[in-house]
Amino acid sequence: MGKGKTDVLDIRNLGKTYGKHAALRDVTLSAEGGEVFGLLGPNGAGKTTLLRILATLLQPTAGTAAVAGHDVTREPEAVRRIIGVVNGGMGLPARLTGREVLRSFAGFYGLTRGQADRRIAELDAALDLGRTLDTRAGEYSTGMKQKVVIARAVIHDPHVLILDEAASGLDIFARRTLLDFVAAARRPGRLTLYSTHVMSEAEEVCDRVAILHEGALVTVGTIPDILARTGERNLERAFFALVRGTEARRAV
Ligand SMILES: Nc1ncnc2c1ncn2[C@@H]1O[C@H](COP(=O)(O)OP(=O)(O)OP(=O)(O)O)[C@@H](O)[C@H]1O
Repeated sequence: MGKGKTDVLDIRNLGKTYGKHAALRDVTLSAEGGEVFGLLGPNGAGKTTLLRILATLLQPTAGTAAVAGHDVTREPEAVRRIIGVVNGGMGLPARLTGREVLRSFAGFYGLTRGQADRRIAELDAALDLGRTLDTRAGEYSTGMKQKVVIARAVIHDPHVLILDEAASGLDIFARRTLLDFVAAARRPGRLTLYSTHVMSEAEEVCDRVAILHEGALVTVGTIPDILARTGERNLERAFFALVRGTEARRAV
């Protein structure tokens, strides 16, 4: 990071324990804008715990995390204004249309009606919202719900978009829309955090990835770096090589 520049994401020695169980151990990483940053790991690796801390939904038990210079514990309101979160919850008010949902969220973030409608038009083009806009959410398919949930998360053009296993449960069309949207959303000053346990998704969309295993950071790097370091031909094989390495070191 250059002098005078604030990382969009700055995580230092972050830890979270539930009772005696350490869900996150001493995680340090940073990211500047302009990238899609993947969080990879099997179920239970700590991805959701990390993302919930960044979303100010959970307090860390050690270390610090800051989003665009705002500490998640000390300035949660400031953080909430500049993040967008998609975390598997697809609850939408059944009686409202997509347009009504998006207008109400836009209002919540202080956009005027004109600004909201311009943003909805942009998101319609990016996410192919189409019919969802004038259909009540109670009549949506899963794919339609997911589009509106994503549009709602980015209505205020957040600095950091947090996608926690956002593709899980989607059919191939909805998944394709999501991955294309994530790739197209890459812009200076904007960061997308993309958590998944599906390595092929990360290979397609992420510029850098962090691999988590049992709450600890195993490695961070671009995918070509990680493949070169492990000598493996794909990320899934590299993941197993790295995780086996940490387990072998723990055994000695
Ligand atoms: N509220 C809680 N109380 C106790 N343990 C928890 C709680 N939430 C998570 N854990 C534990 O912390 C660890 C990390 O969970 P986390 O949900 O962050 O993992 P994950 O990588 O997101 O996996 P998944 O894809 O299954 O959500 C797991 O061992 C989990 O059982």
